[in-house]
Amino acid sequence: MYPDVQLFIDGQWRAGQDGRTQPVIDPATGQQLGTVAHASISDLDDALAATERGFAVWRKTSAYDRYKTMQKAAHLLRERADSIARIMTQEQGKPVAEARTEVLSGADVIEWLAEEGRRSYGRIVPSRGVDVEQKVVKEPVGPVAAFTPWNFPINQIVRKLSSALAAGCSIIIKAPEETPGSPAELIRAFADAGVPAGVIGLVYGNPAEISSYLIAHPVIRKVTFTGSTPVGKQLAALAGQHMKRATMELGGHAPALVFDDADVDLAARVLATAKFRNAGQVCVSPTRILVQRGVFDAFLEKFVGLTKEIKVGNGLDSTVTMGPVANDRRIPALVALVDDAKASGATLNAGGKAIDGPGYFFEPTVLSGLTREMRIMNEEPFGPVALVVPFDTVEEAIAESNRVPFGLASYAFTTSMKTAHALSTQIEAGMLSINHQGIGLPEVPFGGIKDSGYGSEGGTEAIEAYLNTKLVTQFNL
Ligand SMILES: NC(=O)C1=CN([C@@H]2O[C@H](COP(=O)(O)OP(=O)(O)OC[C@H]3O[C@@H](n4cnc5c(N)ncnc54)[C@H](OP(=O)(O)O)[C@@H]3O)[C@@H](O)[C@H]2O)C=CC1
Ligand SMILES: O=C(O)CCCCC(=O)O
Repeated sequence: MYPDVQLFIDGQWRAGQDGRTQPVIDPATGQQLGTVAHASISDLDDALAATERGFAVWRKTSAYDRYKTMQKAAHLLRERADSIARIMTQEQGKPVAEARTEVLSGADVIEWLAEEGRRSYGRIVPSRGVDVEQKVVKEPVGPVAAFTPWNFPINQIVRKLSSALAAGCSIIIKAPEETPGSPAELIRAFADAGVPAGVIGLVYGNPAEISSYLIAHPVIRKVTFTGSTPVGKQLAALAGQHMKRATMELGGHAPALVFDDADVDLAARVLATAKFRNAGQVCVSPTRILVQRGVFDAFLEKFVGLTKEIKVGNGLDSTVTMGPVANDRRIPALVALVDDAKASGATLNAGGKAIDGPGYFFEPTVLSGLTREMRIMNEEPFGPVALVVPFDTVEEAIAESNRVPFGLASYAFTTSMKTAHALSTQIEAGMLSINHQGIGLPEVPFGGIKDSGYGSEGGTEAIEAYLNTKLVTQFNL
């Protein structure tokens, strides 16, 4: 059963005041699952008033008590993982095992950040006079407005929500209308764990209307967004106009470099898993797979073989390893990128087209024979398409990696310490993972540079984004 999803404002689940709803579609069937409520401006005004009251309560709750409540939420999420995973698979399409992993990883994120909240240390700065005390204290930035997308319905929220709560902030989340059910279950776990009314608000509706209203509103002190680079630039500009702090986690076009000295089997296995997870709708998905000429043929054969083993179907079927793409927009977007590459001379090594409906399925696809001018070599495909490109030298691979305006994730496979060192100092990306997929754990930073945004949603950096730094200097009379 899929729930009809409501707004959560001031500790209450409720319909939108003007009664508007939107259908929620199962991408595996194209059929309606249920509905999601839309917030009107008067709902947003209620949420803003509630978040202001919630902030007043939560900032005065001790870091230890915040930690205990968050621990309880993590526990509830784990207990409910199976049922929440089914909701996520129905609305988003990913295989139920992936959905379950996302829910359980969400619990890990909550715990990590809850603990970090207890370590939001200030410091004492040695003074120039013995009677002067200088202390640096960390304070919650205030009510947060968060905007999250449909590809990881829980993961994208839980990083923002847990950082905000651990720091002592309240938060209003504008969650994705296309995948609203699992975010609502995440918020239910926090509500059931005892987070006070107003501390968390959950709204859905018209994204542009909600973001322009919330970001400009004086109650909101911090903006955080995950989504495409064009929308991120608009929201960052709005945040700047109103002098709000902002974290932007935007698109990517990750290079993955496989050198002649690499373990080619390992590289093919790790990259095929990372590429086709969540049908490639992952901002850190390896997209431009750059392979040194000496192992190019061996790598391509292995990678294409693994691609052809993928079983595509409804994610509720436990034998399926790749579900549909999450919405009908992705199909024409992918067809256009693949057709453009083929028309310009690219070779299709696997897949290459949409699978006849019902549902929004696209074949796991591998392209080679690519040139830099092709659209797909420059635009984030956000789908199950891998690009395999040869190179000769380390310098050439680094130059190609850094060519695009994105700078989110990057990957490399090499046994040379010299090459690994060159990459670690010269790759323009927020994250570099060498000889494995090590990106996305709660305890390590997660974020990009260049057009991929700014700020970090993991590690000790995550909570910093929700804290103000205050100096208190006192002359003791
Ligand atoms: N970094 C990431 O994880 C993600 C990147 N993307 C990128 O975006 C591309 C297109 O995605 P698509 O959803 O079709 O299109 P959009 O670029 O319109 O939307 C991307 C996300 O931004 C949200 N959004 C759009 N406009 C606004 C706004 N004015 N204010 C607040 N939020 C807004 C959407 O919200 P809503 O869901 O409510 O419509 C959605 O979650 C993908 O191909 C991919 O490149 C997309 C999703 C996640
Ligand atoms: O924003 C994204 O698309 C990437 C989220 C990564 C989640 C994960 O690695 O589990």
